[in-house]
Amino acid sequence: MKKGVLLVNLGSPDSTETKDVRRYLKEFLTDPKVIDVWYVRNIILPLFILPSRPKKSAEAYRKIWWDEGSPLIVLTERLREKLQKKFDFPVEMAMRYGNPSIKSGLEKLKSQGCEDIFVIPLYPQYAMSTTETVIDKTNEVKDKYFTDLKLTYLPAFYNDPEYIKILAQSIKDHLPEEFDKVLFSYHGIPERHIYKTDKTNTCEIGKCCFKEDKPSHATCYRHQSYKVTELVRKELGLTNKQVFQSFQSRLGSDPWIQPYTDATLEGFPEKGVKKIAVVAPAFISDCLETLEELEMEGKEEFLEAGGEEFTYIPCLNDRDDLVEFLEHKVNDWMA
Ligand SMILES: C=CC1=C(C)c2cc3[nH]c(cc4nc(cc5[nH]c(cc1n2)c(C)c5CCC(=O)O)C(CCC(=O)O)=C4C)c(C)c3C=C
Ligand SMILES: [Fe+2]
Ligand SMILES: [Fe+2]
Repeated sequence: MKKGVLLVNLGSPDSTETKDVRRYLKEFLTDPKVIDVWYVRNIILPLFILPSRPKKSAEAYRKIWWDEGSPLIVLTERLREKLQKKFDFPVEMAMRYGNPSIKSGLEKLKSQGCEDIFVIPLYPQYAMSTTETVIDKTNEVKDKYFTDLKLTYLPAFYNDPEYIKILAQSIKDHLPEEFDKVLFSYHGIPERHIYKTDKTNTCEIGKCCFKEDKPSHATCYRHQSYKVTELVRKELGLTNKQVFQSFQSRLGSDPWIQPYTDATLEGFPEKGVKKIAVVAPAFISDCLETLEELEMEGKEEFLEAGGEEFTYIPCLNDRDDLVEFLEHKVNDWMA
């Protein structure tokens, strides 16, 4: 069977026009794996979120948009091009929401004769709203249009020693000489999602996430985030006091996993934390949530609260060592 690889990232609107942002947000937020509460998805979303949020989000997208398009999509394409050079079979990329769609990605692979596909969701930590929905959607598209394809998925790789080394090296490459703390800011999720995906029914947010070797951690995004911070901290030889982790991008009023990044940034200066470096390890590619929410808004919040230096550490994007890591994962799949 001819092989092929499909990289999958989250996705962006087609442009910064409010109508395109609305279409993208509608597709994204009507996914029951993202907004899982029926009345929020079917009542609050159409009545309150979709009429107003797209205009605000479009303004934010305009601040970070590149001539070539959405940074998230451009960076994923650059990663694809580099990974393609490692193999003589096709490597394509797709977005879970928006374009290029997962259907178009599978179509491209099939039209080049591929039957055995390795799907790489570009998320280091597992979440229902990321890894799981990519798997569901890709399976759904296969069952509907491409029943003869064989699909294999790369699971979350948060604790892979090679990935941890690459992330640590990337932080080292950008870390200023003087800093008080490195803030690891992860995209947040509602607490409910963690309980929902815990097949062991033993997860207690806030109590168990730091512990080692609990079966519930296979699906605990909060644990997997803390694990990344801890492993990278050790790799960099930093003390516990030199790192902090928080969760960003909360939507709605339900409790999301804490502490929140905005409150953390505002609170740092009064605690004497004036020089910080910020890294966002839930994202492989820089995007709205890193370039606008952290590098622009987060920086402003921190400086206004009395902070002095804010260094944003870019995502791994298309770093050569990340390309090699993915090359190794593809090789492992083929072995
Ligand atoms: C990296 C992992 C991500 C998780 C987990 C995640 C969960 C999640 N997100 C929302 C709502 C929104 N997210 C938005 C943008 C966005 N989210 C991620 C990644 C994760 N989301 C990325 C990479 C991006 C940026 C996309 C880009 O085009 O650059 C947005 C849209 C922007 C906005 O209006 O703020 C929303 C909305 C929920 C509800 C959720 C978990 C339930
Ligand atoms: Fe998000
Ligand atoms: Fe946990």
